[in-house]
Amino acid sequence: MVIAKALTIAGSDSGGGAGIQADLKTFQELDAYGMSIITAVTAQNTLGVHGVYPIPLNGIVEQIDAIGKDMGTNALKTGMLFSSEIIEAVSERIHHYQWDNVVIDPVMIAKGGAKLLQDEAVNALIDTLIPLSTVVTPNIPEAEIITDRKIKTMDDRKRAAQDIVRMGATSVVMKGGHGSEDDVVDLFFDGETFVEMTSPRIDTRHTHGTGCTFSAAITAELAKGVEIKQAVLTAKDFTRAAIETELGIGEGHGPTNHWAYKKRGVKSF
Ligand SMILES: Nc1ncnc2c1ncn2[C@@H]1O[C@H](COP(=O)(O)OP(=O)(O)O)[C@@H](O)[C@H]1O
Ligand SMILES: Cc1ncc(COP(=O)(O)O)c(N)n1
Repeated sequence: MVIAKALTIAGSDSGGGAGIQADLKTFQELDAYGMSIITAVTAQNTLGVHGVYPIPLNGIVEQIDAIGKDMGTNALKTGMLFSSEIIEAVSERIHHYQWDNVVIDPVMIAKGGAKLLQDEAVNALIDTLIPLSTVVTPNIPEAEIITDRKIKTMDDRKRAAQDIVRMGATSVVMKGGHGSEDDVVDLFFDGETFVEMTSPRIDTRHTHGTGCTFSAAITAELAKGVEIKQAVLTAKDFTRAAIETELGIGEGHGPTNHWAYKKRGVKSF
């Protein structure tokens, strides 16, 4: 049996809905072998982020080397990287191991408002990490910060996606979860063609970790050898299924249901 290996380089969410925990659950559900490099530990639940504790830089590099020198990976994603030092070290190691199928989820601010990336780290993201990427998956506020543009219309989104490809990304998916239109449109751009991936907006406040889950699903599919556009379509389907059925955990913005994609048809637990 050929095992598809998938690696996440991200922050830990003690509540299990986002970050490393969402990534590993997604890898497992999509039949990829999950590995993790923890960049920061957050004390977090459905009510918010209560503390952020970055891992010392040498601890992060040692984790990457542990994978690089022995196990390798077929695809990787980055999530919460917190500082420019961490971004630069992670970029250097990805380059060193010549890893491809690199998914960059430019996590900046948690849904509750806590900062998961320091302001001055955006330049490091643009200069060192985006040029290594197979796909970058910003939500609209993140795309606004990366491109220094206001994004209101679909044309604005397209121009921002073009900017990100010009920064060195092979492709971009600009996620449309933030908004109030009846449909959610995730805009995919591979440097040549735009594809608007549209689905009905689900009326729920339980979207904690949707971006992490989405980028992890792309990573799992790439690890299995699926081409990028199809990987993004499957990831959208996986995330939609996860949002559709509530788990009812916690008092705030609850986690999504990572079992739902495989168990589709079962409407409640
Ligand atoms: N209310 C919703 N209904 C349907 N799909 C959603 C909803 N919110 C987010 N999504 C989907 O979840 C994925 C993550 O999007 P988004 O929430 O914008 O990312 P982030 O968590 O990074 O802010 C996208 O595929 C988006 O279409
Ligand atoms: C450790 C960690 N990483 C990422 C997110 C973003 O989560 P969301 O997908 O809800 O924006 C988070 N809340 N915590």
